[in-house]
Amino acid sequence: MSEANSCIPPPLSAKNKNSFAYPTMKDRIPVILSKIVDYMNRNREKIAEDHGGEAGREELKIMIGAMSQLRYEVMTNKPAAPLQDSRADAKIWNAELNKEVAKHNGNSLKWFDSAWLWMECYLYRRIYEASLLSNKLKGFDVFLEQKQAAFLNSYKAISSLTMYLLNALEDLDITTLELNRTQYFTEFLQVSLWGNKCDLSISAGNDNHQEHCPLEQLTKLKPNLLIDNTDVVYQVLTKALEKRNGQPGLVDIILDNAGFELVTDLCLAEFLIASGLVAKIHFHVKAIPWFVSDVTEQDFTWTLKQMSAMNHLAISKLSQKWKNYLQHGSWVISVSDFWTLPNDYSQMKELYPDLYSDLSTADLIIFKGDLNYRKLVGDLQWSSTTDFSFSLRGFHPAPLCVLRTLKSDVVVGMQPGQAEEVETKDKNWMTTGAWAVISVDNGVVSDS
Ligand SMILES: O=P(O)(O)OC[C@@]1(O)O[C@H](CO)[C@@H](O)[C@@H]1O
Ligand SMILES: [Mn+2]
Repeated sequence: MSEANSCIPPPLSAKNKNSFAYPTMKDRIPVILSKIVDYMNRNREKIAEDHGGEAGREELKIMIGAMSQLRYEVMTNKPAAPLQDSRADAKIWNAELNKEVAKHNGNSLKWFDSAWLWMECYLYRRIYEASLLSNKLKGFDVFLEQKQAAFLNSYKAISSLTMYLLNALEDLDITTLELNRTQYFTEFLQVSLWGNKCDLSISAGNDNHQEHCPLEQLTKLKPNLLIDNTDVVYQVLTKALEKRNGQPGLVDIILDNAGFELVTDLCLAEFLIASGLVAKIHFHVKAIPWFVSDVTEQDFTWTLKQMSAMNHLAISKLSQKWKNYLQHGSWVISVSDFWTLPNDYSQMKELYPDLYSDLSTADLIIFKGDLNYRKLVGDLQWSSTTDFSFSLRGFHPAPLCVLRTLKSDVVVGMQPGQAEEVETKDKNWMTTGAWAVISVDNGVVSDS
């Protein structure tokens, strides 16, 4: 069967009270908005001092009012209003809003009635609108404090992970044993996967830093890895290497959260370079503050700056190495507004063809986290046994994999009966980040 529209299910929505979309709209998002108001109230003197004094204080009051208004709109299911700020993406957002309204016979988009993905992305763009409509507070990141605290509170885990990485690099230098390289690849890929448990939006902003080094936990976490295509991911890289007679290529990493998860991604990236599997890494960050803990370029550079100032051999040595990579171009930070639009990835080729063709030059694209997973599969109500490649609905820029801990009620690629079995073990298996998948698409789409 081709990818005909007839077998494309409807999107997840809060109109279905059994979906995680419902408690997200009803409880989690109001809490996230209240936390922003609390943060701004608690720090109003410091924020005003750093942003224009009295004028900043007045604007802060307006921003706090805007957050309270937004919270009221969500809780009372008001229609989504066009964006009022003049950032370039506002035009695309408002055009997309009109398209969605037209698709629904002129009915407004509403928080508890419309597609969860669209409304949740719209929420974070509305939060940023409040700062864009300011003057002294223009571009203010209301999540900065939470992201930085999450990093600083993960020091112990970052310390043990970076020391382990340095030992692995020495080991790699000495041994050319392919077995070692495969073993380390598996470890660093899965450390990056489980780093995704640390996201502040799932915890509605409560600090959920990484307490222990995940390396020790990998064996314990293995049973919770529901789909493990690690071997296929490794083969994609080694086949690309062979095709180029041993010349390493490019990997794109679509990042997710700042804090500990970013450090696990940088450690994976370091291993990919040091192992000779890859020569260049493009890191895709968010252009605006997003889903509480997603990485912006400011977060990325702040993290390296913090690491290089730490009195810790492994942390400072690696961060210096990574700053050099950025200086000499083997690591590149990429920013595109596409990642902070409401569109799922099947629409990238049409909406952002340049980004799609850039991604097509990669040997492998690594997508991190739950929101990226939802945008890959369209946040649609797929059966859990739907083929992963089929669920991409034509999005095949290059071989890709997704490292995702489950935090929303959509999953594909599982075996018949597997979802039912997990359900008996943990009724919240789809929404707590305790279970995970590593899924890969190398462009071969089977009927589903
Ligand atoms: O992409 P991430 O950081 O892994 O998770 C994003 C997230 O926290 O936000 C949505 C629920 O509000 C879900 O997609 C998921 O829980
Ligand atoms: Mn995130």
